[in-house]
Amino acid sequence: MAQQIKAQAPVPAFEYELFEGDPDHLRTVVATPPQPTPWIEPAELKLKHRIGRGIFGDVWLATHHQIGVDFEEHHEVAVKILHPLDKDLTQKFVEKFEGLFLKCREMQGVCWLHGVSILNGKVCIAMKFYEGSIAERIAQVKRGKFQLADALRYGIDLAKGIKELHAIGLLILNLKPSNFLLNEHDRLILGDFGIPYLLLGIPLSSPDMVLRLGTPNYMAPEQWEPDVRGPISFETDSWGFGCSILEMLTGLPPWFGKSIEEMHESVVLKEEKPEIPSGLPLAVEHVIRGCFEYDLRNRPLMQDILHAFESTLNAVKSDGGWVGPEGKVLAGKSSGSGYTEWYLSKDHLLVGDTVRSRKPLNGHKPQTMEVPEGTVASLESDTEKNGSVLVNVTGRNYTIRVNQSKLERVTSGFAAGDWVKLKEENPKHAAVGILHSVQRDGVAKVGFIGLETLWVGNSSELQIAQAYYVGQFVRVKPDVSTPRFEWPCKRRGGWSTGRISQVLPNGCLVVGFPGRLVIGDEPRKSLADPAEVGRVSFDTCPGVVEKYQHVEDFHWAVRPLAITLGLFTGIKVSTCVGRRIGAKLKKGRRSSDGQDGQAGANAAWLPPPVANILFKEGASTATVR
Ligand SMILES: Nc1ncnc2c1ncn2[C@@H]1O[C@H](COP(=O)(O)OP(=O)(O)OP(=O)(O)O)[C@@H](O)[C@H]1O
Repeated sequence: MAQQIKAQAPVPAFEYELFEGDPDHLRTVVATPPQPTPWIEPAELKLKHRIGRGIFGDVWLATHHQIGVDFEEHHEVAVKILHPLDKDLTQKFVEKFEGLFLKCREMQGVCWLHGVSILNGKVCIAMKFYEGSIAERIAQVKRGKFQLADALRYGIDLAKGIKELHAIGLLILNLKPSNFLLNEHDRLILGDFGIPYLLLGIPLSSPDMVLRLGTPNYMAPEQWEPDVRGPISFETDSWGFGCSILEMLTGLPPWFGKSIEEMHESVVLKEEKPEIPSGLPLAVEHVIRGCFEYDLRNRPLMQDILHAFESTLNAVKSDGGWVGPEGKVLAGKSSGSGYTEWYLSKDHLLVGDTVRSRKPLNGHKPQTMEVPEGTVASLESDTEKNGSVLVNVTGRNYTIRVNQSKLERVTSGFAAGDWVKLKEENPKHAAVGILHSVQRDGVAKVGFIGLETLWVGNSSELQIAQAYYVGQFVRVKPDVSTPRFEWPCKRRGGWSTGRISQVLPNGCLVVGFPGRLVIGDEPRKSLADPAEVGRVSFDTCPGVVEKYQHVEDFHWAVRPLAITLGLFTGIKVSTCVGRRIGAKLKKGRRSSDGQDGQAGANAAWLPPPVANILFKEGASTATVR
């Protein structure tokens, strides 16, 4: 490729060179090609016609014309013209782009960038023009479905391209077949190098870019509101990858025919997953299923996907069918702990690591831990994947063999999954979050409400915070007058108590209210900032009334049941009392009729209907008996 030759080796001045490929695009033989700089003078770009329109702007066919002292170049390019940004922000975006330009040029699986310019105040990104895209190919093939071998082949190219961008810390966030271009060798090239990610933190005025974090059909749950349900991370692209492969295999995008609101409801609120076609090779099905885990920490990374696709491609028959894998059933979530093998494979133990028994994901620490604390003494040979390790248990004079998946690494007192807070609070995000990783050198990543991406810092800036688990009851703290998220009130005033049904990867709590009878469109669940709520438990309720009120929180039916029971008991008691009084009065009347005359005197002050009832009651009781 012409541009690659230019980037690789500096060409001596005045030495002419023939560029291979792209003969139509290069009209003039050049000498001393310029040093690659990202900035393109606006006059060097000549727009021809629009070739597409996307969420982030339009794509135009254009020519890039460069003239220097001793060289001249013409290239046919595709120019992505972004929707207008404020002037300062335009500059900010261009600077971000310039920082990435050379790194992207070294990538094999990412579209070749010509540079960036500003035309009529709009950011223009010029890139090599490619003849086709996967979206167009899907539209051309029979029934819109790729052969499995083709889907795997393109999937491998795609995973490699994504991996390259992830390696420099970029997320793509907009993976979809129209952004997968095809080069002259029928290889998939990523046409979007993370424009939504570059736009993060830039306030957007255009309503067209409100959904700036992706295209709804392909968006992961955390992508819809990353500062609330986030953070977005590398695994966010695994979801988009899974969606794109499904489209290659079925010919239809996920959630085809649904409105944006319906997709939001399916993906975010109901936690539904796109349908996976049956009959796929086990390893591929397994890894795609993993891409649709709701908690991003449970999803595979690109290298896991690549491994599954590459190993399967070898087994696929040339006619598009497939052979094997031989009967191995792959594990899903490990029993009851909530972790997938993808989560567990993100960290491997080394000899000398401090470890302790792993707690269930978002669950209570077990009462008794096999390894409260220990040191890894040695690794079994297959530790790479779910092997065992020998652990010297601290304070006890013995070594035990434990499966690696049952242990978590503790570094400077922290383990992934711990609840943490910053020693110095930052008003830009919630005070409490969840630790996603802590490296041996102390680099820590934390998900906080209010941040769209992971907080990255040193573990020395953190301290352990109170943990919250699924199943606990919580209520807004008395000193919080306006919680971050809407929270229902009791009918008699005061905050309702709810039960945690889910803990999101940034520590945001999803809380249900089993004690409230929800009628109609009222939301059934609320979100909560963990720093703003306190736990409510039967043991800590101070008095009998509070304890009873807490029982009411367990189910909305408790209250009507208690009222019914109370009424029933009341009626029963008053009936009993009535009978006794009736019997006494009757006795008294009898005596007044000739015996002692006391009851008749008592009955005289009762209003006539009551007296009648009492007497009737007494009479009937006497009859039944
Ligand atoms: N470098 C390129 N060479 C050839 N065609 C391109 C190039 N880049 C984009 N296109 C095509 O231009 C069209 C519009 O692309 P664009 O990326 O703007 O839209 P989109 O993918 O539908 O949405 P989004 O803005 O979300 O990426 C698509 O059909 C795409 O395949």
